[in-house]
Amino acid sequence: MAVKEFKAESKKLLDMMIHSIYSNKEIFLRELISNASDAIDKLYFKSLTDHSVTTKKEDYQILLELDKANRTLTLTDNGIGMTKEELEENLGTIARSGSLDFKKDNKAEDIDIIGQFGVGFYSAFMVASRVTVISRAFGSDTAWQWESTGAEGYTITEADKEDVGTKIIMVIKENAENENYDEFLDEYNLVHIVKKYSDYVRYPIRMEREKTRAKERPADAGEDYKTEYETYTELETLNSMVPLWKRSKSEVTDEEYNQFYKDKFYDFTDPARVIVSRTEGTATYNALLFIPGHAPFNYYSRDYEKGLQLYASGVLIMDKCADLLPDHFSFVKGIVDSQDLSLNISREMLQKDGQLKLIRNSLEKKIKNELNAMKNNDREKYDEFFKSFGRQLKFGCYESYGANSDLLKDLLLFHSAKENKLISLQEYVDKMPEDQKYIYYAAGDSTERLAKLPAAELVLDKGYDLLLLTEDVDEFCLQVLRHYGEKDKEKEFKNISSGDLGLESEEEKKAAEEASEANKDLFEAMKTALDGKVTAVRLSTRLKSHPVCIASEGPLSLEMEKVLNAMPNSGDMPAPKSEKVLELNASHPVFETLKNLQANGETEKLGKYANILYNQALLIEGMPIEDPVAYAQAVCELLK
Ligand SMILES: Nc1ncnc2c1ncn2[C@@H]1O[C@H](COP(=O)(O)OP(=O)(O)OP(=O)(O)O)[C@@H](O)[C@H]1O
Repeated sequence: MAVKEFKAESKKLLDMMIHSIYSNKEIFLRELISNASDAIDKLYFKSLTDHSVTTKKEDYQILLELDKANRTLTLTDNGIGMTKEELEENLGTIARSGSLDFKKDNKAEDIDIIGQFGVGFYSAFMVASRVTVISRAFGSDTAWQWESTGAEGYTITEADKEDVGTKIIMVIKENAENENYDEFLDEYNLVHIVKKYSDYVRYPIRMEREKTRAKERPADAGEDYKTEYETYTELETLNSMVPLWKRSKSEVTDEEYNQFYKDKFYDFTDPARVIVSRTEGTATYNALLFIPGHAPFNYYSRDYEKGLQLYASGVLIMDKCADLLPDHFSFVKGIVDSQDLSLNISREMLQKDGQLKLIRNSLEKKIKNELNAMKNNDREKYDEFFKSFGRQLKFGCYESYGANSDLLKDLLLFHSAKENKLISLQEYVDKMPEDQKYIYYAAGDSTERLAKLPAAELVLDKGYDLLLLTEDVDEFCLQVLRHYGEKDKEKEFKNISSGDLGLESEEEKKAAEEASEANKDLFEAMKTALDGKVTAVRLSTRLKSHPVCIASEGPLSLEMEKVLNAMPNSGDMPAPKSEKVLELNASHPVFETLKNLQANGETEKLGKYANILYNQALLIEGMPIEDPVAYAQAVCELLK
C-alpha cells in the first residue's frame, strides 16, 4: 500500500505559528537578532577557511533602525545572507531550519548556533503587518527580496543591495483595541528588549539614538548667557556582548562581579560569595552564581520566587528557572548558560530533560562546597550568612523526611551555651569529653532563658556543652538528623527536658530507683490530684536547685508542642500534646513538705500544692498555664 504524505493547510499553520507559540510579542526581536547572529557566525566561520571573505571580525554588526513616521523597524546584518533558493526554502517553508542543517553539517566544529526549529522568523508577524527581507548571499552578485503580509503567501523579486547580508523591514501594525503596537516603535522600549534577551549576543547590536548636549558657549557670551542644548544622534551599541560568566575568574575583578550582581539582581550590597563554574563533560554549562549578603525582605514569604536566569547560547530563555535550584539553596542568585538544553519550540520553556537535572545536581554540590569553604575559612562572614539563611538550610534538612540532611548537616550552626556563639555540630562533637553520651540541646524562646533551665545547669556543671535552640524549625531538624558524628561513633541528640539524660552513675541510678519506690504513694496521690494533666509524677535526675520541672516523654517535646500549636491553619485537627511528667527534686525542702502532707493524710492540701508546683514548672518552661487566675489565687492562699 502506498504511504501518503500528510498535507498541511499552510495558511492555518502559519496562523498557528504566529499566534499560538509565543506568549510574549516582544520576543520577535530576540528571534530576529538570534537569526542575524547565526548568519554572522556562519560567515565568520567561513572566513576561517575561505579568504575571499573580506569582512573583518570587528566589522560585524546588527543594526536596528527606527522610522516612526513610516512605522517601520529595520534590522540589518552583514552575515552570510540568503540566495533566492535559500529564501524560498528557509522563509517559504515552515519549520525548515537552515541553521539546524548548518549545525549538522559542521558538527565537529565548536559553533554556537541558536536557531534549530525553523519557526522563529515568523514571530515577526506578531507585530508587523508586512515583512520585507532583502538579502544578498555571500558569493552572489544578485540580491533578492522576499515579501509577505502573513498568511496570504509571499513574493520573491530581484532587488538591489550593495553588501552581503540581510535586511528585514517590518511595518509595525496599527494599535488595536487591546494591543499597543506603538511600543515596538519606542526607542527606549526597544533598547530594553534588546538588553533583556540579547545582551550577550556576541556581535554588537547598534542603533542611532537621539541625545541632547549643551552647545558650546560662544566666546562673546555675556554674564547672562544661558546654556543652550541641541539634539544629535549617535550610533550606540546596545548589548554588552561578552558574558561575564564566560570570562575566566582571574580576568574579572571583584568589583566587576559585585557591580554585575547589584545591577542584575537589584541588590544594594555586595554578594557574600561569587561562584564561577564551568563544566564540560556530562553537563556542559557556564554558571555564575552569587550568595547574597543578606536576605531579601520577602525571602521567607510566599512572594519570593527562587530560580536562576537561564541562557541558551547567550540568549535569555527564562528569567527564573526554578528547576535549577533546590529549595534549600533558594537564596542563590545567578546565571546558567548552556548550549545543550532541549528547548521547546517557543524557546520559552524547557523540556524536563536529564540535562537540567545534571546541571542542578552539579550546582548543588558547588554551592555546598562554597558554603563549606566559607564556614571553614571566613567564619565571620559565614555567621552573617547563616543569620540570614540558616533557617532555610534547617528547613532543607527537615523537609522530605531528611532526604537532604546528609548534604546539609555540616552547614548548620547552633548557639553553644558554653561558648556563647554559633558552633557547628562537628565543633560540638570535637569538644565532647570521653564520657559524654549525648549531644545535649534545649529548645525555647531565648538563649538567656534556656541557659537558666534547671536541667541546663546540671548538664553544664558536668562540663558538657549544650546547644540552645531558639528557632521553631531547630528541634524538628535535629529530630530528623537523629544523631551526628563519625560512622559507628554517632552521638544521639538529647533534649534536656525529655527522658533520661544519661548523666548519672550506676549507683546514683540505683539510689533514685529506691527512693522512687519508697515514695510511690505520694506520686500516685499527686498524679490523681493533677487529673490527667501529667502521665506520671516522679523523682527527677535533672534538678539541682529548683523544686520541680516538667519533662516530656515520647517523640513530641514541650517545645515542639508549642511550635505546632502556634502554627496557623492547623484546621480542626486537635492540638498535638506532648506527654508530660512532673518531676520533683528530692533534695529540695519542698519535697519534705509534700512527704509530710502525704504522711498526715492531708490529701486536699497536697492536691493544691501539686497544682501550684505543676503550674510553676510550666512557667519555668515558658509554657502557658491553663488557668492563671486559679493559680494566682492558690499562691495568695499560701501568703495569707
Ligand atoms: N538574517 C538571516 N540571515 C541568513 N539566514 C537567515 C536569516 N534569518 C533566517 N535565516 C535562515 O532562515 C532559517 C529559518 O529561520 P527561523 O528563524 O524561522 O528558524 P531558525 O532560526 O532556524 O530556528 P528557530 O525557530 O529555532 O529560531 C534559518 O535557519 C536560517 O537558515
